[in-house]
Amino acid sequence: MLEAKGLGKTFATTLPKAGRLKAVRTLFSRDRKIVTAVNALDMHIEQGEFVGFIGPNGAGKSTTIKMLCGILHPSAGEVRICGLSPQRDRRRVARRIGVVFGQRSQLWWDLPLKDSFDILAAMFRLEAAAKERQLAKLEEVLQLRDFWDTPVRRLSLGQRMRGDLAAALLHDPELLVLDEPTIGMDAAAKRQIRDHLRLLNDQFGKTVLLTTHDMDDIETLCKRVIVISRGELLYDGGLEKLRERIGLPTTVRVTYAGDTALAPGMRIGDGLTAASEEICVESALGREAAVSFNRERIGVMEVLRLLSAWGDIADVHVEEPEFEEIVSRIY
Ligand SMILES: Nc1ncnc2c1ncn2[C@@H]1O[C@H](COP(=O)(O)OP(=O)(O)OP(=O)(O)O)[C@@H](O)[C@H]1O
Repeated sequence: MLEAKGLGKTFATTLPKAGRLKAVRTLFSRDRKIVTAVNALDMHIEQGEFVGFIGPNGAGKSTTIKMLCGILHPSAGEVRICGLSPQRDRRRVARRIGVVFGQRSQLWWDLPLKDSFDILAAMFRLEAAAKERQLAKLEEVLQLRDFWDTPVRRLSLGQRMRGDLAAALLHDPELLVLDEPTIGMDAAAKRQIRDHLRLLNDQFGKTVLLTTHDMDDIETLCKRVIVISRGELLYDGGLEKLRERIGLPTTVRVTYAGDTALAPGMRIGDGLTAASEEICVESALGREAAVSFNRERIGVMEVLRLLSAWGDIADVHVEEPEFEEIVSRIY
């Protein structure tokens, strides 16, 4: 579906001049600085996947997305969307890909929402019947009916994003590329957008590449995540593996049938493996105890086996490290 090989993008920027008339002097300056926004990036996304694309500010995410859509030309490497080059075959690729930039709407600000779709349908030369069919579907899936006639400028952020998603999907593309679709929204609006995105992937088979700074978006939607920093690939794989790789501790909380003899600071194990001695008792009071350990070195079942030597376990709760914290460690 999407293939990028050795993708790179450099920008030449003019170095600002100091002193009198600096704006004019900068304008005519020949002193250039080369900024490498993306460097030797490989990406392969299969049909039907929902992939998170994350990285710190200035990592090169938007630049990559613009190259994937054909808005920018790569300085190195190449992109293929459904086997086509977005740079050489921009029109045909535009039919296969829907793009949403959360910070910039593609809807017409002063027109009722429904009028934007008339303009977009004309731009994509959609037949009237195909347009009506697709609009009926989108109206239902994204629940647009309540604000169909409202001018875009009067929509809430969540409603506007649903309108923007519909605009990106009007020509029924297979691939949906989203750059910060939940930016600025409150918790309820974010939840609703996530539900819509999940539905589009699960039930309508859309392949989704999602860029966001909201790690809850990633955790609730993506099985796979691609992490870049300073334009280069840092990680590409499952969320579970990412957790293991960073090695932040997992916590298991147990409630025993009776009071526990465990005490904070104790290390528990049966001496059979070196890893078993790494289980540390974080807290223990009455019937409750919490232990932490590195999931990469020891499994939850093994930890429970060792804990059961300290009494009958009535209840268990496993807490994975916060994804937000994991990500901050790899950036
Ligand atoms: N048109 C441009 N001219 C010069 N430099 C640019 C241009 N566009 C991007 N850059 C630089 O390229 C780098 C990557 O920027 P990009 O916007 O792709 O990052 P990003 O990961 O999307 O960041 P953010 O999360 O803040 O949106 C930055 O150093 C940025 O300043």
